[in-house]
Amino acid sequence: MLTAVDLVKDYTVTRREPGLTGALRGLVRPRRTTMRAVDGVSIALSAGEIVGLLGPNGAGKSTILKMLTGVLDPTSGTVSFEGRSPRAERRWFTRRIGAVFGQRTQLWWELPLQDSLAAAKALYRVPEKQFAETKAALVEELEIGSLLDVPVRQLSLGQKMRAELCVAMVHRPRLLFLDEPTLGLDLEARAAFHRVLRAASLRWGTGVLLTTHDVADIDALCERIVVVCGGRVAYAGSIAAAKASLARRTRLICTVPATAATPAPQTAPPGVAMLRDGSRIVLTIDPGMATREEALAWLRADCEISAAAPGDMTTGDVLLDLYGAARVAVA
Ligand SMILES: Nc1ncnc2c1ncn2[C@@H]1O[C@H](COP(=O)(O)OP(=O)(O)OP(=O)(O)O)[C@@H](O)[C@H]1O
Repeated sequence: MLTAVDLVKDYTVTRREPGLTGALRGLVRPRRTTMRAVDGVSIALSAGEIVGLLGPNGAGKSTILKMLTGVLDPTSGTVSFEGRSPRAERRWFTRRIGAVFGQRTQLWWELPLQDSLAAAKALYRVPEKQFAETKAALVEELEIGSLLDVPVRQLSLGQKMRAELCVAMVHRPRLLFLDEPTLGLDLEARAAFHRVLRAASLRWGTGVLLTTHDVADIDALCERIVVVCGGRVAYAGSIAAAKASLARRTRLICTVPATAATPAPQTAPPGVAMLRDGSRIVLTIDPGMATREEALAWLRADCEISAAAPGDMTTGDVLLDLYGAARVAVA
């Protein structure tokens, strides 16, 4: 349905010479350089598929989403939807997609939410009956019935996000692009949002591409993930396949005082990888190269450990592993 091939995006950035102060700073012109944010990314999305576009901060996810939606022109590469070019047929494409991007809003700030929904109906030319049915279902599922007459500027962050989702979906888009859509949602709203997305993919065949840093979203929604790092695809496939590929490794979850220094990863014994998340250090051990005892002894030499236990691979662990491996490859 949606295919992007070899997308590249270069940004022009201006940088001042470091160390210049006072009058000198005003005299020396900043240098213009090019930085490659996205470097040859190809992605395909089928009808009804929910795909997670994942990666660490600055990996290039938002830039990719912007190119797919036509907000940004790629430096090179092509995007096609149902065999047509979204750029060349912008109006046709726009009517078929929905998008929620953190920094952009489709909501009319001063007006009640009701009016933003009416505007979306007119913009997307949604037939009256279909609009009434879809709106009723979304409003009920997202629990925003009591907010319809409230001016958007008076809504809380989570309420606004629910409203954004409702407006982005009221025309039953063929494609939905979501950039961190669950930011600020409470647990109930998040569960409702997951239900709404799954229903859209099943009933309308909506293909969904979403970026998120939330593991709960990935576990609940994503049949497939595309991990980007340094602007390149580091992994594309299912979480289950990624877990299986790491299954031969074992994990030790160690608890350390939050204030303890982290040992330098480069000094770990061969076959041992370390990732730290606050007071939790996860050691991933390749049994062909090292034992748990060796890994633990290495960590103990530098760090006070209050507990160590074998750990199952969670989706978060798999992602940390993929990000870590991709960072090494990019460096
Ligand atoms: N308008 C811009 N001009 C220059 N550089 C930019 C611009 N937008 C993004 N970048 C740079 O491009 C790279 C990718 O940014 P992008 O926002 O796509 O990452 P991301 O994966 O969405 O990150 P995050 O998870 O933090 O939202 C970063 O290094 C960022 O600094």
